[in-house]
Amino acid sequence: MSRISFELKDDLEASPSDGILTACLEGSAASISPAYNAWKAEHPCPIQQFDSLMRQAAGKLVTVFLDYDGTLTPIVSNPEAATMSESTRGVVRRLAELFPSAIVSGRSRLKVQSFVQLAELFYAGSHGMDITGPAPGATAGAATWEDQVAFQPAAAFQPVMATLCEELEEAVRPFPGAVVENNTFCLSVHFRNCDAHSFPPILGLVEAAVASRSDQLRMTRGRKVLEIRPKLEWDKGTALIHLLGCMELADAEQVFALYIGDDRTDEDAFKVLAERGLGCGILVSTHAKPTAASWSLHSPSDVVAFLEKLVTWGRSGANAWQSKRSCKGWHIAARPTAAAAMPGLPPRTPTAPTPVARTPTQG
Ligand SMILES: O=P(O)(O)OC[C@H]1O[C@H](O[C@H]2O[C@H](CO)[C@@H](O)[C@H](O)[C@H]2O)[C@H](O)[C@@H](O)[C@@H]1O
Repeated sequence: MSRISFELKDDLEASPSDGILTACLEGSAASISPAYNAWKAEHPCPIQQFDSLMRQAAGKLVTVFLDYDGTLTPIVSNPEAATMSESTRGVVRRLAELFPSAIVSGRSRLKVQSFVQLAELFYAGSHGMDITGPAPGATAGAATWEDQVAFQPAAAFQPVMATLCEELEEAVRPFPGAVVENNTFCLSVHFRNCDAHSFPPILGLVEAAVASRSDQLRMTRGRKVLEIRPKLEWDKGTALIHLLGCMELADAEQVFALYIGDDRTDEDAFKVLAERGLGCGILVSTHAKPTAASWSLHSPSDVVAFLEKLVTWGRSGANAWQSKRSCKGWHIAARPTAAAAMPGLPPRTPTAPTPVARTPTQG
């Protein structure tokens, strides 16, 4: 298969039924095929089989990890326009009142915080390389951005990313539609709005840029985007484990983590949950594809419907341990309990939390 046809096949997300609660609850013309039905049987809808999913959480504390683009917001052609709707913000706010909740995104942390605008959440920006959460002592339900403290395992890579961003902006100028996004500790080179024939040269440029710093950088791929990342054994999976450590919830006997995401980079998180028996992954996809997630939702609007159900379940007191803990609020621990035990991670630098920049929208 040629590179171009691979890219087109890889980008089947733009289903005409996206944004409508369809396939998961009723099935849609776009999705009903024997292959899709067989895949759905193996990756059922957690709205339809909610009780079965939540039985796995019995007696445990539910935690929720949410990818941003393609999960909380539909994919749009302009990355700057992928803002979150008020209704989605509302359900995420209600969710965070009940369960420790985090946003895990390839975006810069400041960007994703400015889209989400909820200071009470944990965040992992730059593919998990910029982790923040409410500081100890922050008041539950009244958190401010000043309360957020951070762990940044790739801080040393910010200068190389800034330099490379300028270089690549210049290099992709001849290709209309190509956009370079600086995500602080990583970069995204978008080709969604480019002519299909521009893809091979853009890929060549990015590969060459990464090859010239191959001791420092690596390239991964997302939805119509090439991502340049530090050569660190750090991804959304390790970030998730670190976040659970920050929440002092690293014990599989105590925690049931749900991770909802739509992209290849989310697979690292799905895998780590399955391997460690810490919870399960929910893939957002309009089509069948290989995944380490056990469940699937069709679209961001299905994600909202699922989160609403989770909130109703949490409010019903279905999990007694849950309600006892949630009144305390959730804070970043001064000494995370999980990450240090993980092989392949860089040394855990901060013994005390570090204050972080405020989000651009907070004045
Ligand atoms: O981890 P995520 O939160 O899913 O971030 C991954 C990338 O998401 C953004 O790009 C994607 O969404 C854009 C807006 O819908 C879309 O235009 C683009 O084609 C998608 O790849 C973000 O702009 C990237 O920086 C992230 O790496």
